[in-house]
Amino acid sequence: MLETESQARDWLTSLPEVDDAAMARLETLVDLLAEENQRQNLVSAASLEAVWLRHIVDSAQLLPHVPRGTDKSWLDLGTGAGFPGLVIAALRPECEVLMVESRARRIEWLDRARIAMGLDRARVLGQRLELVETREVGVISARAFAPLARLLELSARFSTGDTTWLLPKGRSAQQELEDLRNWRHVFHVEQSLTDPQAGIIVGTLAGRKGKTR
Ligand SMILES: C[S@@+](CC[C@H](N)C(=O)[O-])C[C@H]1O[C@@H](n2cnc3c(N)ncnc32)[C@H](O)[C@@H]1O
Repeated sequence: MLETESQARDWLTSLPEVDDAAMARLETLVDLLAEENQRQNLVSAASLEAVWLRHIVDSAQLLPHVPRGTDKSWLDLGTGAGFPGLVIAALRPECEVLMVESRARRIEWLDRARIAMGLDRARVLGQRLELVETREVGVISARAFAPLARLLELSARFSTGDTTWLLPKGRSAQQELEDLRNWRHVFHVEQSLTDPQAGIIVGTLAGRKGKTR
């Protein structure tokens, strides 16, 4: 389990995709976030004190769960302050990372941060998820977006049987998965590296029960 800011940074630099340029993009994000958080309430002040652990690594820890080659297009739902979308884009700048966010000030923030970080292939879809045009993507992620059943209702249309789902769910991960009744899936819960009580739902979705895809 990672507990300190220095452990978080050491873990990050051990990832194969983290070179000096990637660290520089993340440093830019951390600096801009601290500044913007004085203008709008993006993250809690307490979490900003441990930003590498609570937000950067909490997002980056999704990457080792993505099968190679499936991350060409990545849809992050309700990116808000930038997590995990901006961190993923910083670490995989060659991927098309689409960040869905509906609140105007957050859309403006995400786009400004994206440009400052030099993320040419990342895009902010500034609208409600319900209005985003359907397309199939390789990875779907969502942190603190919606309860699992609702999340699948809203976003299954972007998934194929090969799409990897990565859903950090905090302490409710196992329970939300056990309560999921209406979907055929191959989901399991991975232990979070940043919180001993938190889990990440990982896997693929086969479809709604009673329907063929
Ligand atoms: C609790 S915040 C989490 C933000 C970020 N994922 C994180 O973990 O820091 C949820 C975000 O989802 C956005 N959101 C909620 N419902 C949405 C919808 N239907 N379409 C697009 N964005 C939505 C909100 O505006 C908010 O920024």
